Amino acid sequence: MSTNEGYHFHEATFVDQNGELKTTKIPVVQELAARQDHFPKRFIASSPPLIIAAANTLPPVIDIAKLQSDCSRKAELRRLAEAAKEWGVFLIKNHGVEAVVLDDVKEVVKGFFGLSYEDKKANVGSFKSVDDMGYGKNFVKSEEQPLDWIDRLTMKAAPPVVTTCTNTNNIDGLSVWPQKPGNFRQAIEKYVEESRKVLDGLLQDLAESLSLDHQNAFLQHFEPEQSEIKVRVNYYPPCPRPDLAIGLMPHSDASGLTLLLEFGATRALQVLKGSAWTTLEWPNDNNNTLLLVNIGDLMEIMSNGVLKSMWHQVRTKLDAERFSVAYFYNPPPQSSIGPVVVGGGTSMYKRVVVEDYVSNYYKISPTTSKEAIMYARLG
Ligand SMILES: O=C(O)CCC(=O)C(=O)O
Ligand SMILES: [Fe+2]
Repeated sequence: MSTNEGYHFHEATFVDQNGELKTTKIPVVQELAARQDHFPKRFIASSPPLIIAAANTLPPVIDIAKLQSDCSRKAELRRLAEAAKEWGVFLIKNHGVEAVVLDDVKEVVKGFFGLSYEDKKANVGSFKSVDDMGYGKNFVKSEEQPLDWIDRLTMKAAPPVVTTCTNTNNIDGLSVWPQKPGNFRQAIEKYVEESRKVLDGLLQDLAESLSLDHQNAFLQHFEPEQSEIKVRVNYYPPCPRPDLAIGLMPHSDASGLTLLLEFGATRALQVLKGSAWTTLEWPNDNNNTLLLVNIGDLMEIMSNGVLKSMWHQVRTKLDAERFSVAYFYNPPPQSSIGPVVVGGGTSMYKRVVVEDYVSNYYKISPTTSKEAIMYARLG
């Protein structure tokens, strides 16, 4: 922990362009927001968000109950294929994850960010790894780069880990589960377990909706014991300069699929559609149970580019805070994945080992355009 004029800093370690391990100090955004009197220049985004120009749009909503009913399945599969191809992102409803499970997640996340900085730090493994785990920041690679207006916490939720007394390092994210609130891990793990069934079903539905040869074309890569799930809890405090700062810089997710739960402020997540940023608007939902699914890079590869990972960013708000829980679902790190090519078509992507793809993604991020995927692109 370090302080300067009463502020605390995250220490982010990164490998610089010369291959040297460096550490930089990042202000804790939540504390800056609380003081309201200081907007450091490091938070001026390289392309400030176009607040007025971006249109609000409702993304497609896929009804999981309709996918499960014989009489409506066909039509809903068509809608699913269209949403996944045209948008790379869609909301799901009637997914079966109970509202109480989602409410518990919201409560523990708010509880964690409600702790003092000292309490957060004391209760979470520190952010030393270059693999973006723990309580800290994403994509920090230099002293000079613009910083996101975000505090976040990343944990590995699967495969399940047996922790031993000697296993106390945090390099692989195993010891970064917060001890407070007391039920934090339990609430998130319950959510992960329940929503995993939904994602497995969707992997089958996506394969069928794209008329692939067999329903398990995607799901077969997600071996139940070894597939990896990382959960990133994002907190975007109110920001004095939403015209200058960005909550989360533009990126695609390296994942197979990402499942996102948002709460607090709305209309913050933006996707690049064509050449224009579009702000996603959640339709009215009295129970607040809608979840967002987005296509990640690994799914783009597996689908041979029929599905494209979504390029997205998050805006900040002047007077409202926002939380999101992003759940990244990946095949086992050491497995290799490749494109499913139908009807004598051409492979547009090569086979890649999942952990090689992900480590290259972290090595080159942040990027100003969708560059990481070039690692797997052919031609
Ligand atoms: O907060 C959001 O809506 C998006 C978060 C996100 O894109 C991420 O964590 O990768
Ligand atoms: Fe993302």
